[in-house]
Amino acid sequence: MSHKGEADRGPWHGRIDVHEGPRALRWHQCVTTLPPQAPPGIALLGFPCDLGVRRNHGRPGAAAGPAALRRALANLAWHGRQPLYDAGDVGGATRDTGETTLETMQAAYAERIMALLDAGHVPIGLGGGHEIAWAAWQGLAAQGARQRHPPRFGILNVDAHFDLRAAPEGNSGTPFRQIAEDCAARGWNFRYCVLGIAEAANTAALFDRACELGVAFRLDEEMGVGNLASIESTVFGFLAGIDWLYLTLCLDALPGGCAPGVSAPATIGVEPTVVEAVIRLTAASGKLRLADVAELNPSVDPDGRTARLAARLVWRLVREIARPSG
Ligand SMILES: N=CN[C@@H](CCC(=O)O)C(=O)O
Ligand SMILES: [Mn+2]
Ligand SMILES: [Mn+2]
Repeated sequence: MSHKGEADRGPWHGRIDVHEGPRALRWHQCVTTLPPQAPPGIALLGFPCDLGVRRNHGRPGAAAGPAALRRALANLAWHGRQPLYDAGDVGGATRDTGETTLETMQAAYAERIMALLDAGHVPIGLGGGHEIAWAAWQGLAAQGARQRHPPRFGILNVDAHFDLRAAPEGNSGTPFRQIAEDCAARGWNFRYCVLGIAEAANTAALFDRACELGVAFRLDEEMGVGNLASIESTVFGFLAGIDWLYLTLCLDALPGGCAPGVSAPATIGVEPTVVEAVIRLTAASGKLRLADVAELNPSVDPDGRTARLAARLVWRLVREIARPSG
């Protein structure tokens, strides 16, 4: 990683293929700390927070997700052409009291996302619990509202859960209900599509709420490799009705055997190849403005396989955004 000395590269270190020539690059050799006035690129932004997971009675530990993700990304092969920045992690301590709450973390993240979008970057959020989505939306919506004609927003969530819970306070299970309410308050349509819903992990009340809100979804059992053509048409249909896409990948959508390091591992789940296919489609649309990976919990990921899978999905995202056609 440039802009830093050998001793201060944090997680960004790995193998250097000194005998392979100039194209033998890995992420740790290409990522730079985000400088001021940087040309547009992809900006990684960490959300080291599990306060929403805790409030949702889940298994804590996702606050360590961004660090584990960076470590897993560092040694991956670099094929991109555009700049790749590390915009650091957000901290949520308030200036007056020094207190950090879920809401202060979300506000800090939203502010950074808005600034990154404003500078022309494509931010990729490294979670953190899925409370990252309410934070991301606030940044995206603020930026969209500043446009001459506010775009039609769409949220594509790859997740075993709707995360439309009703609760007096926000948590990791409420972000898309919060976004729906925000859209209603702004007079915007709520366009939300979820891929990978586990019927056994969402109550009938949540299916009712999804139905009332006009949410499009596919069950986990409709997300097999054999369903790819029909998955493509769901994604294309959704993309056709929007201008700006927010893609959020909840790692508990993936099979529990591949992604045990989350608060609520999936029993069946969506195969990684299918998630990659969804990423390809969304990146190729040219509508992707913002993405993130949520729920990585290193404390229940002893062999690091969930972090490696999460890194692979971030790698795929960056690889596809980098393609000239994308
Ligand atoms: N972001 C995760 N949301 C899920 C968690 C489920 C669980 O912990 O069992 C939800 O609230 O439904
Ligand atoms: Mn989930
Ligand atoms: Mn989720």
